[in-house]
Amino acid sequence: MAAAGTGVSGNGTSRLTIETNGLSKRFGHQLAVDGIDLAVPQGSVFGFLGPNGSGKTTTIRMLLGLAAASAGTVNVLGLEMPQRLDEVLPRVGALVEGPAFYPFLSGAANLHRLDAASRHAAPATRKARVKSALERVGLAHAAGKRVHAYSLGMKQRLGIANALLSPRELLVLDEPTNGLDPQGTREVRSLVRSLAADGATVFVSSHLLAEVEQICTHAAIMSVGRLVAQGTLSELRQAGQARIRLLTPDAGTAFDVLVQLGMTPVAGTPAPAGDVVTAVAAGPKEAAAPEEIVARLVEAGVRVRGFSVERESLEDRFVALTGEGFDVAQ
Ligand SMILES: Nc1ncnc2c1ncn2[C@@H]1O[C@H](COP(=O)(O)OP(=O)(O)OP(=O)(O)O)[C@@H](O)[C@H]1O
Repeated sequence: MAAAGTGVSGNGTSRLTIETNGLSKRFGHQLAVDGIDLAVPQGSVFGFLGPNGSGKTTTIRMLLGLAAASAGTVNVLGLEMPQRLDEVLPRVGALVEGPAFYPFLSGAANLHRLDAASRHAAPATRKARVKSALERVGLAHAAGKRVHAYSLGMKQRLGIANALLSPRELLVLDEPTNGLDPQGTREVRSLVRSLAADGATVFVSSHLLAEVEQICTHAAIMSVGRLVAQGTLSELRQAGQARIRLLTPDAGTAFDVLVQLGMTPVAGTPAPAGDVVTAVAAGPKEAAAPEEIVARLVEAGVRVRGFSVERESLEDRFVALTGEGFDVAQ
């Protein structure tokens, strides 16, 4: 995992669809976004994860040129924002705070109106583009139905269809499953996954860890305006602390060996075959390989009757990073 500010490790040469440097937003005395360096690789489904109020929407608004940054730079599709807004926006589809639909117009009629309001959209191809966007989000059957008869999940999919009216290289979706029932949530999640399969980079914010784990390849974690971690999901998982658990009748010697290996042992709860000693390393890079730990213990005469390594779960890691519990609802 890359710490905030160091880009995406292991993938440093890949092209970045979104890149920010020192991006900040101040509201009065409050620093809502505090110098974040986002690195969103091309083709990723990038989860922008953080508790409510951590600065996700404010960041997204700056990425799209909807709000001015107080400091820092934003590059989207390799172009500086907001200076290159006119070139960038036609290549980006966004669902932020949901578009306003007319309830007594059909889904198709609403998309026609929204497309007509965009000066980048070609009128000649509008009908075909509306049809294909509705098909893409699974609403072809409801195209002629008035929006007031749509479920929340259908309205959200219509919002995504609006973002898909033209071919897009980047889709930015702000909490697309917020407020949806389980069925609507499932529909929108599977839609998001399939959008990436079409080749777009998808940047999706969420306060739900389980959601990000289900649909994303990469994630960044926000906590009170700061970016506290980012990387691929497996990098984020691996960056968690490893805890070893040792069962031995020679707890005292084991304790000394573990300290020599740079670990922090917690001594012995008595167990039938000896004592259980647990220990953590300061970080993943500092941890010796399990086989090395066992070899050193045996060398020192420690009788190893049980040994296991447990990694922190992604949830433990997020709680450790943000100091808050994540809503793990499905
Ligand atoms: N226009 C504004 N004026 C003043 N403060 C604002 C404004 N917009 C956002 N904030 C504050 O900035 C902080 C970050 O808000 P933001 O909406 O970006 O968070 P978020 O992570 O998207 O949370 P949520 O999921 O609840 O929308 C919050 O404390 C919020 O109250």
